[in-house]
Amino acid sequence: MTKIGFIGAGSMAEAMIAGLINGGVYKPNQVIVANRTNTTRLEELATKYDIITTHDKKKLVSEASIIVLAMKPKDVKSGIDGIQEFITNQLIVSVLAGISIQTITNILGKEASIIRAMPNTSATIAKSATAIAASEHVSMAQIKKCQSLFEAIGICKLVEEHQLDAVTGVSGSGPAYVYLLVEAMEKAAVEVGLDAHVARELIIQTLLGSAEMIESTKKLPSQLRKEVTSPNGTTEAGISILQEHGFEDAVIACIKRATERSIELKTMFSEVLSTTEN
Ligand SMILES: NC(=O)C1=CN([C@@H]2O[C@H](COP(=O)(O)OP(=O)(O)OC[C@H]3O[C@@H](n4cnc5c(N)ncnc54)[C@H](O)[C@@H]3O)[C@@H](O)[C@H]2O)C=CC1
Ligand SMILES: O=C(O)[C@@H]1CCC=N1
Repeated sequence: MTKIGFIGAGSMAEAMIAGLINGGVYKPNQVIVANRTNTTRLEELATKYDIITTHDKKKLVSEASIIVLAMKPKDVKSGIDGIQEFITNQLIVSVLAGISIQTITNILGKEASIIRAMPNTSATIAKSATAIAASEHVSMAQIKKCQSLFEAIGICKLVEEHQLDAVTGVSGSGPAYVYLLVEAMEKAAVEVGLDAHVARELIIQTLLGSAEMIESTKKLPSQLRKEVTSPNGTTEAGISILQEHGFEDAVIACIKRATERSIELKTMFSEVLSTTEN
């Protein structure tokens, strides 16, 4: 029976676990998750999904054929330490922002089948926008296996490793930008006189409808925007305020900064790790 193991039991691990179990991709007894010390969190996941939990990373690595690294980038060394000798032919899938395949290889101290992935938390409902990049030691069969894993919980694009920083800035962090927009829309909706629960339903449907319009009509977003915007109408009036406040510039700067941060993390941790090694 093949198992998938998660080292790190946080938000992203749970999003993937929820998507994989609710979608029937893995049975609960095929999912094993390890944390550093937080027993309460492991108990919470065990109760919610009926999965196997452990503090014993060696057990996890020995039993799983896919190992997902899901700790924070700063914890990558402690997360991997102690499992090196148990890595044989397992596929290692790292979801860590900014940590390169080379850095993971250096910590492992040997070549391994490593794929870097950048999913997002919508994996919870099988709607993750994921991109993956593989090391040269990964076979085509393993890439396909990893693609199938992420396609079971959303869409999955194969990219070059250096493009993962941009993916992180766009779709890895992306849900948070949308949630912030919704928070602001909800606040405004109440200020202009709507009940909060009515506002929420209208906003959700507006978001879903807009995303689906872009996907199914194949029209450009700029064209769809034009179709909403009557000359001298309400939309034009509203959008002029967004433009006055630099909305587009803010979004562009946001994505560039998040991308840059992913690059910074890479530099920071490759430096920290080489200092530790010296
Ligand atoms: N949260 C998100 O939306 C996304 C996160 N990611 C990446 O996923 C990774 C995890 O992020 P989150 O789940 O948000 O963080 P989190 O802080 O919620 O979870 C991290 C987990 O790792 C555990 N951990 C720390 N050191 C460990 C060790 N030595 N051994 C075992 N477990 C250890 C922590 O106890 C914690 O449960 C990060 O590297 C992040 O870049 C990637 C895509 C999206
Ligand atoms: O904020 C972060 O660093 C992680 C990576 C992408 C989403 N969350």
